[in-house]
Amino acid sequence: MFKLRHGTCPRLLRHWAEGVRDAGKAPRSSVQDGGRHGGTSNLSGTLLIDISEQTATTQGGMSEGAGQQDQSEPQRGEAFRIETVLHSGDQLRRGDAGAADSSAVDGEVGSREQEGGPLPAASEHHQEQRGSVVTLESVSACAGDGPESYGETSEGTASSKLERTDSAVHKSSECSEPGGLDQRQAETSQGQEMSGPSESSGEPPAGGPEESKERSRDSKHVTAAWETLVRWGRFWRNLHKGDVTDALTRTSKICVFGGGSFGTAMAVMLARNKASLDVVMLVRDPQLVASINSNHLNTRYMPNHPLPPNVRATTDPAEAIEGAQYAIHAVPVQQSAAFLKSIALLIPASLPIVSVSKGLEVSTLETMAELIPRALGRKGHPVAVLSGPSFSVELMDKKPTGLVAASRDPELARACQQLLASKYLRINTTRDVLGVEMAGALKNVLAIAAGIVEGMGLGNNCMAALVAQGCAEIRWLAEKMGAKPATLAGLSGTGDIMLTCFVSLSRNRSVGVRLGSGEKLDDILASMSQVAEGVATAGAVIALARKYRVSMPVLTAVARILENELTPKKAVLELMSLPQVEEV
Ligand SMILES: NC(=O)C1=CN([C@@H]2O[C@H](COP(=O)(O)OP(=O)(O)OC[C@H]3O[C@@H](n4cnc5c(N)ncnc54)[C@H](O)[C@@H]3O)[C@@H](O)[C@H]2O)C=CC1
Ligand SMILES: O=C(CO)COP(=O)(O)O
Repeated sequence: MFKLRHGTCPRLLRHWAEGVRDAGKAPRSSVQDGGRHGGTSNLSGTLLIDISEQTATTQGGMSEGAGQQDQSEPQRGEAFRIETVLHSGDQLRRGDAGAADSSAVDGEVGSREQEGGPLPAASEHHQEQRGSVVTLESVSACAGDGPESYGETSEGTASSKLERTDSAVHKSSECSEPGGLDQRQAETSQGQEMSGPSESSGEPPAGGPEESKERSRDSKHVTAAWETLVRWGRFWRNLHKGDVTDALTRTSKICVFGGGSFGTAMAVMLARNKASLDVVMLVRDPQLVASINSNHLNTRYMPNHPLPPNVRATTDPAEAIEGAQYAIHAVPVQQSAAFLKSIALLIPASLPIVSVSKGLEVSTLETMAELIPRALGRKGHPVAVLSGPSFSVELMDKKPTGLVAASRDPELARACQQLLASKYLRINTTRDVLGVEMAGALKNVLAIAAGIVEGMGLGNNCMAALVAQGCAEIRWLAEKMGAKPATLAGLSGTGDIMLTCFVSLSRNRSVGVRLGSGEKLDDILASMSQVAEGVATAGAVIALARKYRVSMPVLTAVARILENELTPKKAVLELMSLPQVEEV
């Protein structure tokens, strides 16, 4: 059964429909709507599509009411059913940012992931549409897993599920997960409304048989919700099995600009996904080239992690770029324009560049997605950015990580997913390039502030307040520039802010810690062998804040400390003396 309402995931619907059509498998559970909304099909006793609330979202260029079914007459038949779903999907798809794919690759030789692996990564559009309620029994059925796997077999059970879902839909206007995960919450609140809290209703005290019954019902819902998610993942992977459009399948060479820690990590992610992929790092130091090619070690930036044999290095840009189908750009932001200009003639207009660099160019206030085409002298050059909470060393150690690939071209964002995603690396996609880039750039400046608080020993309350304030400042500026709130709340925003502000592996945070302990910036930078992008970006942020007339007390304080115009102590005193204001 599908319960469609505002923002139901369009791709899921489309894939579901394609799955039914292609596999010739019909959903098994038979349920009937009470006819409340008219948009009900009792189809061969197998499927209900309730599109009662399927008013299309206004996001992504969709109009209210798009994809709504004729409410007058229930219609019958398999063809109608599929058409309805396809129609809905097509209408909704206009706002789709490109899809989730389960193209996770099993560590070796590009072998596709088997059952039981991670859930598919999502598109940003998909994430935004978490308001949807899609009960995925139909997906299970479509994927060949019957509802019996949920421990519920009868049609009667399916019907009762429908009723429960209905109540959830009408109770909860904001479901947050696919599969109706908020159903339990809605039911719980409904139960409370009906019977009230035990104290006033005279119900048995906590720990009694009623509570134990409730606990067991809760646990059943949790299990069902979890299994629904797992089936959703399997369903998705099945649909994409043998997908010949997979970017990884059709790619034989990728070059990586920059042989630092993150360039190396990206080269390794790609090389691990496909043993026959030629991954060529373009670096400046011949000794590093020799070490990578002979010993499979990046002795300078990643000395404890052997590189796969299909990672090689060169100092020759022509050798690196020739025949490459994608380029990963991992050169520090302030050096990027000069670097790209120096190799611009070698870069074909069709070579997509995926930037992982996080920062703003000080002289132009540009993000990387703006800088790259300008430096190449080619407006419209294909660009994507990859960002999110990701220390290179943890990727090398195969620690589970989530990133977001942003591009105006959804196919390119999807290609990033397909090339890099693995069992330990999930990659969402989005079209909100600006949001991802602004979040990635500004979090580095905030991380310096967090480090300062740490270095000064100001305590946890202060740290939390500072980071919360910093998040708000990032949001104020980025949204004013056009970023989407969902992006700022996602992996590249909140996710990376948490990682960089709270974890001592961060170089930006480390700069802050040392500033907070009284060291001079010049000494700190002189002792570092890697880039801390927030140091340069801080000035650019403040210039942008002025341009967009946004007040950013914390980030401005960081910029002033870095310019040696304010001591950390004075900055804290000034910030604490600012007027107490209403929270915005
Ligand atoms: N290390 C990490 O965990 C992450 C880093 N990033 C971002 O990736 C970018 C690169 O970071 P890392 O690799 O960690 O930095 P890094 O400092 O380890 O390495 C920088 C690399 O760029 C090269 N480089 C510097 N100036 C150059 C120039 N003028 N021309 C050509 N190459 C030049 C260096 O030789 C080095 O190979 C930064 O913007 C960083 O914010 C993003 C995510 C995570
Ligand atoms: O961007 C990063 C993690 O997501 C790396 O942060 P640092 O550059 O501060 O080390």
